[in-house]
Amino acid sequence: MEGYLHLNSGHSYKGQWLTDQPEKDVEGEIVFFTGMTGYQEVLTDPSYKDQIIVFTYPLIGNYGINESDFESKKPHVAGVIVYEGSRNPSHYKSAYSLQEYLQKWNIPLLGHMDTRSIVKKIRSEGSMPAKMSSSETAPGGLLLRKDKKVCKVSSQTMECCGEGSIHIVVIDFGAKKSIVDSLLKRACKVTSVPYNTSFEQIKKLNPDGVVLSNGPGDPKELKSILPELKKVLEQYPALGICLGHQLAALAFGGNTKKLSFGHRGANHPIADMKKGTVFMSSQNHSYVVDEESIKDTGFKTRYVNLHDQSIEGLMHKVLPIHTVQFHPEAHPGPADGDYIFDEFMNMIQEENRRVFAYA
Ligand SMILES: NC(=O)CC[C@H](N)C(=O)O
Repeated sequence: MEGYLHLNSGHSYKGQWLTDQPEKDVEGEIVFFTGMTGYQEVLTDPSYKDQIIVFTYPLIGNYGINESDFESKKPHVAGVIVYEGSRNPSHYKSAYSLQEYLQKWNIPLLGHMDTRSIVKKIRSEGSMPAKMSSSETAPGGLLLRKDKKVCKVSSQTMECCGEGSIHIVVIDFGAKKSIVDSLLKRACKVTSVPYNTSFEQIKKLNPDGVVLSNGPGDPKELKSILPELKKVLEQYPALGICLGHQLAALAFGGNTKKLSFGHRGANHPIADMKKGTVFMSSQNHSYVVDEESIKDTGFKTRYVNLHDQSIEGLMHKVLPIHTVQFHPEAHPGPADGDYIFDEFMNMIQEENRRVFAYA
């Protein structure tokens, strides 16, 4: 069955449904991922909530879907565009084919698409609303839904795991499982709390440190929680990841802006200005912290994207706050940034020693 992708710019692309022809058209912001592997992690990363994802690597699904690489309990993308979607996965861990998995969750998969041409269009015209449809007729004037996406993916209740001696509260804006795993690996006990948990509620948990997680949407949709978040950041050693980094900057009076088509893929070079090193990072974001706006926030830029010189992470000049725009937890992509979690652990230990010395 033929299926179509219509971009808001007026361009349409023809392909074939690899899942059942959807009963309803699917709309969402069109974004892409350039990595050769990692489609399972991308599909289940809550940061992609309601987006239509184009995979540029020409063969997707070849190692299937397994039980261990999920980043959350279900896929969050609105629809998936590939060139070739493998029907015969081959991997000892594979439990389902890509088609079976997406079909189960009613997420349409369009194959035989000219994915490179679509991504070139997104790169020249910016990420934009798009529609997946069985109708050849291009719709006019698609709009992006202006809803708070974090509410749809943040957990509703507190969840605890691990029995380590360092207690970390993860504020869940749509957290990837790998962030929690990176903490558990470092002997932490982790309590995940809903995104709108108050400072007083977090204080009752008596954490050693707080992680602000990744998550979907425009960080400014979360304006109402910034005052509470600031109180948390002023009180506890903190690590902000992606959306968490953007929210930390906003909480201290900084500003964010939207990039034309975002940073997407597993090969973005980052300079760590403190260590004087360069490493590869995994990225998936549309917004960045505006360089000009951080002057009076108390933050200093520590990480810079070597493609466009945008801010990739901050350190607070006085408080123990460390934030990164990229994904140190990897999954998908390189784990070069793993040391950020070790630095976070050291920051907590230093803070505990300092508090102890003054007690
Ligand atoms: N991965 C993320 O946390 C993404 C952050 C934010 N939603 C953005 O697109 O910029």
